[in-house]
Amino acid sequence: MPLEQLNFITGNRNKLAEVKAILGDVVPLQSKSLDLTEIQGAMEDISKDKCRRAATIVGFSILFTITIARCNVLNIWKIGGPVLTEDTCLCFNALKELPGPYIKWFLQALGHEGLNNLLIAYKDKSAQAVCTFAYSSGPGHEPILFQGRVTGTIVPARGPTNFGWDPIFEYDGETYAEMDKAKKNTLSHRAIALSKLKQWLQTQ
Ligand SMILES: O=c1nc[nH]c2c1ncn2[C@H]1C[C@H](O)[C@@H](COP(=O)(O)OP(=O)(O)OP(=O)(O)O)O1
Ligand SMILES: [Mg+2]
Repeated sequence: MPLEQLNFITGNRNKLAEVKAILGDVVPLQSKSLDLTEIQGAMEDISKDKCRRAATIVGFSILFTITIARCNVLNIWKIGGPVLTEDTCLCFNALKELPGPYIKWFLQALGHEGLNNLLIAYKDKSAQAVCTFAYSSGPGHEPILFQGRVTGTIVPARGPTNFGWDPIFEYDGETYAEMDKAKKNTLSHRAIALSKLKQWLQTQ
């Protein structure tokens, strides 16, 4: 059965722009900007948990609100539709796949140069960019995962600095940041994961 509406929940507008560009008109996409709590652990467990949280928050819409004494508000909720979330990891092979799911905080604290410095002691500068999408058809429905992985090299920053670690991830001679956007969207970790999601959606 074709999907009527898919709600992509992310606090990152660059991710949203890429997902919209890659999915195009194939999937009717809506989006909500929420900063979902992310647990620690394996990337698959983080992605599933993130999706369950999104399904619970978004899938439920306020049915009615009762104002009780002392102006406390009690909300009663109603079940809603399918949600999509995504978690991105950057795994340095020399560091046994760290920072992995914690890349956001490493990037924020160390910047591009600091991330390069983490690898100074190692010959191996390779890294894997991993994107794990999680789809749930609603609250209580177990999330299904779609993963894409690209191996590249960590290099001193080159190219525009508007999207995360794009300037330090080199693939086939170009950093993601130097690449034409359309090119990144055909070969990236995100593109690979989304092609699996698209294929699966077509079988539903
Ligand atoms: O293609 C990418 N190219 C470069 N950088 C990227 C890419 N994709 C995610 N990133 C960055 C964003 C964040 O610093 C970290 C992942 O953290 P992650 O939790 O998945 O993203 P987020 O918190 O920004 O958005 P969300 O609300 O979907 O969790 O890597
Ligand atoms: Mg996040």
